[in-house]
Amino acid sequence: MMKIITSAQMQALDRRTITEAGIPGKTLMERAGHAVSARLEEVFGSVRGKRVTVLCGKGNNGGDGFVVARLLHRKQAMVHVLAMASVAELTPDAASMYRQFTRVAGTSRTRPYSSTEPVHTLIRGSDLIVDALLGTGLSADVSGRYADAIDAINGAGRPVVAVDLPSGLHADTGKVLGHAVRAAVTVTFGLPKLGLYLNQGIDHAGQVTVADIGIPPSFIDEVDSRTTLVTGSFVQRTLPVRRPSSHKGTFGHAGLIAGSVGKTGAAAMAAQAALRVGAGLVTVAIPSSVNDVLEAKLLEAMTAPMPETKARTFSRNAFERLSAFIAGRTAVAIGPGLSTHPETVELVQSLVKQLAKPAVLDADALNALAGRASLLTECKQPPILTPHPGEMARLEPDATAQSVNADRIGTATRFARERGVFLVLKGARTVIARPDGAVAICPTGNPGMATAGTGDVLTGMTVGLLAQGLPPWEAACVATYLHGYAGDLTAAALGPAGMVAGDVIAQIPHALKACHEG
Ligand SMILES: NC(=O)C1=CN([C@@H]2O[C@H](COP(=O)(O)OP(=O)(O)OC[C@H]3O[C@@H](n4cnc5c(N)ncnc54)[C@H](OP(=O)(O)O)[C@@H]3O)[C@@H](O)[C@H]2O)[C@@H](O)CC1
Ligand SMILES: Nc1ncnc2c1ncn2[C@@H]1O[C@H](COP(=O)(O)OP(=O)(O)O)[C@@H](O)[C@H]1O
Ligand SMILES: [K+]
Repeated sequence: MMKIITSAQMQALDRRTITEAGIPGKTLMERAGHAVSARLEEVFGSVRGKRVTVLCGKGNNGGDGFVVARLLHRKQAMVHVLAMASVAELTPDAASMYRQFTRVAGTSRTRPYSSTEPVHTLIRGSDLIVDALLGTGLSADVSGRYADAIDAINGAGRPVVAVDLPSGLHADTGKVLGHAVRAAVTVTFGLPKLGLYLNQGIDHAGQVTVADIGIPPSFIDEVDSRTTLVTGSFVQRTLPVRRPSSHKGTFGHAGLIAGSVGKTGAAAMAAQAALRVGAGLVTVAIPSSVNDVLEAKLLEAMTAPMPETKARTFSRNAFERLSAFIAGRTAVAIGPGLSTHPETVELVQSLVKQLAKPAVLDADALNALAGRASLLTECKQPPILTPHPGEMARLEPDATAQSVNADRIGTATRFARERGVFLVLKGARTVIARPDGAVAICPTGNPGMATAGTGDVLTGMTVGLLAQGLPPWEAACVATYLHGYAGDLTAAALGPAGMVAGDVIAQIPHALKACHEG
């Protein structure tokens, strides 16, 4: 896990690194520029012969841009710099980097930015654009020449690499301050900034990587932030180990209470996902008349037919048998495809009240708790809830999906604290909150996952990890990360539009393997 911080915290870290650790600002700037040029080549290949336009603002973000320009020039890119300010107006470090650039590339490679046709033609004719206009020093709405430059970058339709932050994006809120660059790739320095994962920041930042520029770890430890980013190395460290002597009992028995007529697919997908993430055994409790349909879909999972209503959903008469079912499992998930039949809702409420196993509550189990979230405080162990913003809004009085999305971290943290649960608020950049108020953001996943059934896959993966003995926080973070990773592999292979939830299940083993190998 990596702390996610505000611009004020980053500025303080930079200052401490320069004054207390004695690392000159220019050294940090040089490392920042190196990180950007290395990432640029990693994503777009060799720059040799490519036309690269670097737009440099008057602050230190622009200074990083001059470093990038010099490094890419050395690699034989055809670099042009468009400067927003004269050398006299630059910060001292940026001015020094400007001079170093002109020393190696000559002065003809730099020209002042202006809103003229030749300048716009240069931008449009670039193979790549580097946005070093504004970083964490952005202090007000962007207007005038900066706004114009941002519009010119966006209007060019060329791939953009943003230095530290897409210019114009509020580093803390992810809101666009008037105008903001839309980047394909962002390389952010030291620690990730909140705004890259919130609101419009998600669309503007593109693929984000965090570059180490040598901020001392002890300074980072002292930063007060309860918001973290789930990282691949956390997942690698946390994944259950499969010892040579292990057997299927070692990896737990996951139970699913899922399905109703018309919705056996949700139960089947959750079961498959639990198996694919490594659960030793999986059994699905299902209304009796749809049991055969489910059995036909599942080879490795077992099923347990249960008493049903006339509408072919779980009936209240299933209570005793489901209580015994839960008692016999290592962990359970309740919710996928249950329906909102009043009798099923009543049953779910009774089950939740006496829940004493590691558990995931999703979909119709959450709908059963709409307006009754106080029941959660009766659970004997804090469950994991996995709402999408619509389900979240039903759990909170007066909330709407829009109000939830407008403050995803705040909503998730408040609910997790008040109800004493682990909360996975799904959607682009899923937020995971803990009863003690700590929160994590998941960087994996893509819009191809906005397709029926991917939520059931996440539920299955989460219960599968709980069954393998991961504590709820670890299970929620690892499941979310792996789920998004499997989705990213699927999108890379199939494209986002045509992929379906079953394709994501098929990629879980590949995601697991990649994370195990680190
Ligand atoms: N040593 C370090 O600290 C390191 C910092 N690093 C890098 O520095 C970046 C932070 O640099 P920074 O603090 O100089 O701020 P930066 O983002 O370049 O912008 C400030 C300039 O923009 C201006 N400006 C502000 N708002 C504006 C607006 N709306 N519209 C127009 N102009 C506006 C503002 O002008 P002012 O309003 O003050 O007149 C000021 O001149 C950081 O993101 C990272 O990339 C790395 O090299 C690692 C080491
Ligand atoms: N734009 C996106 N970026 C990343 N992940 C997404 C995006 N859209 C949806 N997802 C993920 O896909 C899953 C959808 O779950 P959910 O809404 O419950 O769907 P369903 O009920 O159809 O299974 C969630 O894990 C969510 O985080
Ligand atoms: K920038």
